[in-house]
Amino acid sequence: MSIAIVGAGAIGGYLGVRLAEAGEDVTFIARSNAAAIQADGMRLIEEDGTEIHSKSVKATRSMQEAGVHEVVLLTVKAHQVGPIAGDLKHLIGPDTVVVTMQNGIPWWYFMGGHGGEYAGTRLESADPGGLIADNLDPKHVIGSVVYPATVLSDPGTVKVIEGNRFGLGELDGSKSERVLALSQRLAKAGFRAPVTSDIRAEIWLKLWGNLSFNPISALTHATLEDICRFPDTRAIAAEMMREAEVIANKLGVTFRLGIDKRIAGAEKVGPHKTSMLQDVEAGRPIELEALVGSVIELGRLTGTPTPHIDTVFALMRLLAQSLERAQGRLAIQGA
Ligand SMILES: NC(=O)C1=CN([C@@H]2O[C@H](COP(=O)(O)OP(=O)(O)OC[C@H]3O[C@@H](n4cnc5c(N)ncnc54)[C@H](OP(=O)(O)O)[C@@H]3O)[C@@H](O)[C@H]2O)C=CC1
Ligand SMILES: CC(C)(CO)C(=O)C(=O)O
Repeated sequence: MSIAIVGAGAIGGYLGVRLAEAGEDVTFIARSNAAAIQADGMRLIEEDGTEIHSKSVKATRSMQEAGVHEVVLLTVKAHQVGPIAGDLKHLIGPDTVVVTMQNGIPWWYFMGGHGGEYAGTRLESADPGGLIADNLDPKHVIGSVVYPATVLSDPGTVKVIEGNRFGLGELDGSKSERVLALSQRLAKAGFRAPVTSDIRAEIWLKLWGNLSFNPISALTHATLEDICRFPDTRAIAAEMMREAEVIANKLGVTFRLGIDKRIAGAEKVGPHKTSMLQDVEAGRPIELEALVGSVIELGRLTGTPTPHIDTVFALMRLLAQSLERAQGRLAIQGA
């Protein structure tokens, strides 16, 4: 199967190395990592320390050069999708499947057979200016939820902290041939890739954690386990989750776990810095709009107050602005 991975970072690298070693034809669309991968492939350090060095992966900076693929795994950060949306057409043929692998509320949330009063609604926080929806037809899209924690430790090297589950689901909930085939390919590469008939519910469950732990960690520089064990931050996270649950319920989504179990799950990940804290520490732009702003936008849409989420969002916007000033660039959309 020909697989293009757009974004050779922490998640893209994890997927790419394992898929290539399982016999798939993998090409990375890379940027800062391109030279390292072209020179010496990609390395993966597994949870148990085992190193896999894949020399068969290819890398290019140009989607045009890469051409049409059977599967496109979109593994850039949420705010990095819009700027590349216009170029994605080079990778996509009539039967190409595009898997969106970003944390947060996806740009297609109300598309692809959502139905109801919000059908077709575009979320400005997830797709500013509509760039993505204008360039990528949701009929190509399979949704996914990324559960593992990984880091890009050096150019061309990814380290797995924990986990191997990538939930998959068609936007209309069907168990199509294409989603089942993709799940099998991922399973052959050693991932758990269950197919769900309600990908939006799965996204909310993951988002509960990212919405709360990611900004709290970015503000406090605390790890997941510390946030969960310190009673005051645990309480703030729980309040944020409660507000999000009301919104999700109004959109017809129910959670298969309670808040306490969700927090316990995050605590088990241990002394891990969330990706948002890692971005703050590295001075990179943060995924604030997709992870937090989108929930506030859905709160406004459904008439749901979100006082705790609003407060944390305001603090994060100020933090992002300070980072931006320090580096002389715009760190978040709309800041
Ligand atoms: N890492 C994790 O543990 C988890 C991540 N996620 C989610 O997965 C998604 C991906 O995250 P992650 O892998 O950590 O992010 P990374 O920043 O590690 O990887 C993103 C990669 O995309 C590349 N990229 C960005 N724009 C372009 C472009 N225009 N052309 C080519 N390459 C580009 C970046 O390159 P460059 O270096 O040049 O910027 C970078 O290598 C996010 O939505 C994140 O929230 C979800 C669960 C856990
Ligand atoms: C912490 C983790 C791995 C799970 O909540 C995550 O999704 C992130 O760091 O963004």
